[in-house]
Amino acid sequence: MNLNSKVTLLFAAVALGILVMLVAISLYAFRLFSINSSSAHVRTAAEVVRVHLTEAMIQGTIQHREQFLARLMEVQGLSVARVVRSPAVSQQFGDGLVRELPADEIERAVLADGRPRYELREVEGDTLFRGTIPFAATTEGTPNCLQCHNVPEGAVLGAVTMEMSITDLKERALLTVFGLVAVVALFTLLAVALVRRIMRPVGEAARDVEVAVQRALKGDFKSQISAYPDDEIGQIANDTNRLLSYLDGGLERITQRVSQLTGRSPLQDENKLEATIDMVNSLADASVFKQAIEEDETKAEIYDRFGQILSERFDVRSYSIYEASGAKQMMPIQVDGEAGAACRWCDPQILVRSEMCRAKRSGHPVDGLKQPGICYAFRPGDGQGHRHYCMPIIQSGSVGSVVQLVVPEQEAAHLIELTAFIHVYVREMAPVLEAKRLTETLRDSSLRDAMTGLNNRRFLEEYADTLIASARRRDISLAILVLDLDYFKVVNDTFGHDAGDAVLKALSGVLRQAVRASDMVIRFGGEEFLIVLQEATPEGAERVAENIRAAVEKLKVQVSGAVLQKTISIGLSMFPDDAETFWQAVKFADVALYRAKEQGRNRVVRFLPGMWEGHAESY
Ligand SMILES: Nc1nc2c(ncn2[C@@H]2O[C@H](COP(=O)(O)OP(=O)(O)OP(=O)(O)O)[C@@H](O)[C@H]2O)c(=O)[nH]1
Repeated sequence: MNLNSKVTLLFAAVALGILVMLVAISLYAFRLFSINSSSAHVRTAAEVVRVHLTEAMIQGTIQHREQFLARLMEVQGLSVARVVRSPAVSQQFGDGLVRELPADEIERAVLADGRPRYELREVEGDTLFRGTIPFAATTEGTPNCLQCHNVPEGAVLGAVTMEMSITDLKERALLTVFGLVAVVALFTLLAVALVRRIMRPVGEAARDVEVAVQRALKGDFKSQISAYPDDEIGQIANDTNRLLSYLDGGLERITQRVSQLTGRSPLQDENKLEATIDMVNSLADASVFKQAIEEDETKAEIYDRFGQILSERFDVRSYSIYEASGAKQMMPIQVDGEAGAACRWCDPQILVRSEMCRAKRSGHPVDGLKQPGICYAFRPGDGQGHRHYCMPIIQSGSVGSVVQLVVPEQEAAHLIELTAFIHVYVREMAPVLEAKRLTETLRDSSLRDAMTGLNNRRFLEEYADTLIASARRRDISLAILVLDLDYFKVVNDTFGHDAGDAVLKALSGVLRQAVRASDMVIRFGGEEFLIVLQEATPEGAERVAENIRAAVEKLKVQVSGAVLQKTISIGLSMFPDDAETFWQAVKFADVALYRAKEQGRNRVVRFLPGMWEGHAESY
């Protein structure tokens, strides 16, 4: 029930109450008035009768009273008019006339106790008032009652009974009451109409406020309260309008800024406030994510953390992260939460021909959610009915990595809503990945020889502890080869430094090819190289060294105006078979190399304990 109806109802209830009370009080008052007025009439008439009878006694015409009493009955408006004689009078003057005898109980009672009696009754629709008034003996007046009557003062001499119709009086009273009620009811109706008129704008303003609040709860602050009076309610409506405009403007500005940052705008039928809160939350979460990854040590940790966000926050379980490596290659970093797993959702050809990856090639997101089949390299495989969304991560102006999200077809619509938020994370992640990549490149370059691309001595120094711990744990031997080109100085001196460099580069290629991927080839210094063979036996290591020697002997290096052929000398030692420490084994290999040079070069010499004796003091 609205405010106006409530106020109307209240007014109507109060007015009805007042009317009922008014009717009750009026009817009661009229009744009292009628009775009192009729009683007074009866008393006056009784007094007139008494005076007349007394006068008749004085004049000596009392014996003719019968005619008077008969006439009394003819008085208009009276239905009963009678005079009765008390027993005391009957005793002194005889019973008198028949009509002077008491006619009923009331008259007898009045004669007995001298108190008047009044009675109101309904007879056949007629309202009758009856009064029986006693005549008491008194000493007042001349002559007085006691001069003729032998009774004490105050004794009852007789009584007059009169009965009259007051129906007419009653009808007038009722008419007056109804008139009164009608006037009050009319005023009440006018008052209610006036109150309704005053309350209508209040009700409408309240309804407008309610509509505005309901819309505000749905994130829409555009409502305005249109109907308001020029009073306190008007002030409230005015203030509410100002507040709504302020909130709408504020929300609009926040939404615009946040949309710029997230790349997402609230949809037409979406709760703008909720959508903006969502966007702000995702920006805050992404910022927390950025702080966390900035403190991560490696790119792998960053990808791990991003994978966690994808699966835990966005419920995307199938995803791949590829990293561009080299000009045309891509490497799967994470596939469905598994680090370094094989390519699962794409044609594996993209790993060697990165241009096949549409996101890598174009540098733009590839939306297979809205356009299934947009990328030929996407291979849903057994999971037919899957859709994908690929995001390139731009680093230093080119695509450094690609994130691929894969969902079942029926979840595509949900993922479409999330992509903007995932982009926020990707955007936060890109510069951090870039910084980590630069750091890793820098670190890598300090551990690598720029000319040959081989790891350098510093790398071996950093990596040696891990290498030794791994060998001890796996209980395997390491073979250490120290290699040095024979008469290399001549190349420099004869053909120049560039020719020498060309020979060193060619040699490093031979060395790399001669060993397994798990082995280590290091440019140890100048024209000296060091190879660590994992899980090697002395015989096997000697065989590898011999192969290298032979390969170098056959190696022809074209330099300006000449083809160079060089030989190499190799010293070999075993760890831990020959030495207690790794670095001691390196020294022993160097001692063996020295022996190879001594013995005429172009040979492999295995370290023997006796060789150290002559060299101990020089180290
Ligand atoms: N071109 C070039 N030469 C280098 C490089 N590093 C060291 N060398 C040269 O390698 C030569 C090493 O010569 P030596 O160690 O004296 O001996 P060798 O001529 O190789 O003779 P043996 O080792 O005794 O067989 C020096 O002339 C160095 O300048 C390099 O990076 N490039």
